[in-house]
Amino acid sequence: MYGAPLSGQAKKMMLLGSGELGKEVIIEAQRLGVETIAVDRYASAPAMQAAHRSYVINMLDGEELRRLIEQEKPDLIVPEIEAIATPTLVELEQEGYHVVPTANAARLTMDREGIRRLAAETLGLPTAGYAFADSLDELRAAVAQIGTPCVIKPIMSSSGKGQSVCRTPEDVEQCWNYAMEGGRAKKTRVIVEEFIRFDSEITLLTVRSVSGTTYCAPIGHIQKDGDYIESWQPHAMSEQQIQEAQRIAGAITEALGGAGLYGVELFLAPDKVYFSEVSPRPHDTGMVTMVTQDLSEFALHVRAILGFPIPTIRLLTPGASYTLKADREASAEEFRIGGLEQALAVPNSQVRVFGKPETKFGRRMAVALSSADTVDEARKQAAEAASHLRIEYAALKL
Ligand SMILES: Nc1ncnc2c1ncn2[C@@H]1O[C@H](COP(=O)(O)OP(=O)(O)OP(=O)(O)O)[C@@H](O)[C@H]1O
Ligand SMILES: NCC(=O)N[C@@H]1O[C@H](COP(=O)([O-])[O-])[C@@H](O)[C@H]1O
Ligand SMILES: [Mg+2]
Repeated sequence: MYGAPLSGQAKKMMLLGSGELGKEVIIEAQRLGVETIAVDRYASAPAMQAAHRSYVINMLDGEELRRLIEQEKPDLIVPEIEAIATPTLVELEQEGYHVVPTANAARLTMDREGIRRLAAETLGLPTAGYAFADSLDELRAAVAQIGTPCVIKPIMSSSGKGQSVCRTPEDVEQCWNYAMEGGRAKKTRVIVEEFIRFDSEITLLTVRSVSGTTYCAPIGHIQKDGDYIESWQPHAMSEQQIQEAQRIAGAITEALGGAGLYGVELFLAPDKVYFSEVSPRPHDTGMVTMVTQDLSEFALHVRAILGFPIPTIRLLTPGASYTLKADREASAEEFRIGGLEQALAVPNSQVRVFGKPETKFGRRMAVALSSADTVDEARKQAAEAASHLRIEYAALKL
């Protein structure tokens, strides 16, 4: 039971990170009458444009984060990105705040080391071989240990930032420099992972709620340079693969605990399913659920974290998503997004324009979503709709 937003009796949700995924979380929370507060490191972030109010702070600064939380006293603190002062969230949880799904889940998934060690060493889940390095010399040793090709990633980064494939020992220095430029926080540590030659990769959206643990239909996706380009649902899998994927997702989400939606990333090799990583929050590849399921991943997250039941999740139709990315940097006055007329003329298609105030090379700005009778058809339509979208730049800044 709770009162109207902006009243003394409101249920208050504070989102830490305000990108395109958070924007949909805010919209779903508002549909249930929740008061919403969006926070990020820059102004006019997508979710801020939909929230009741917003704040720009450095979320990696524990003191600044604590000050804002103590000022607002939200009922729910909802991390939307990894780069947050998670030790402060752990303290605040001990003081009685509700961190979604748990402060420990946010802490462990904040860097690749925490979650990888939990999955591989504590839970014994199948993962790529891995090693860590804090300097170029240590990286050379780690690459020698894991072998080439291998994948090198900053321990704190997302959407493929700073990630590269190291094909020969001669590539190591370049990979190191790339990782140092791409990491989100000022940390130099990297993970080296064995390169897995998978047939396909999926996200298994897993919901923990008062109704128990439920799995959505698997979402297949294609990534380029460590970032997602295209996703579809359902992804065709054998019964055995589904069982194993659910076993892995069940184990990792159980260990992280709490209520909410998790995106469990898995690689499907001919004879093995590998755990890759997990987001304790809606997943970018899961945007497709806005057209495929009766409850999107965002609606599911909000329901679960508010403690409401989720008796069923229905896949209504096959569907696909295809992203639009910027290819250069431009300020808000220097770009416009066009082609919506043509994109929306593609049957059974929708577009989400995130409303990000600036472009950067590789930044995701919008997504096309399509449904159809088959996944193949939906993928074609989403790709076609996205191909009509374009970013027009006023001044060339290459
Ligand atoms: N060990 C690996 N072997 C083969 N491919 C890999 C490996 N690790 C990552 N990749 C590829 O790179 C993609 C991105 O990797 P990962 O999910 O670790 O990065 P990320 O920056 O956390 O991405 P996001 O935040 O978008 O999930 C994977 O989805 C996969 O396509
Ligand atoms: N793979 C994680 C992911 O997709 N996260 C989403 O991207 C935003 C950051 O985008 P930006 O870097 O363009 O600001 C995040 O806030 C989140 O919504
Ligand atoms: Mg990933």
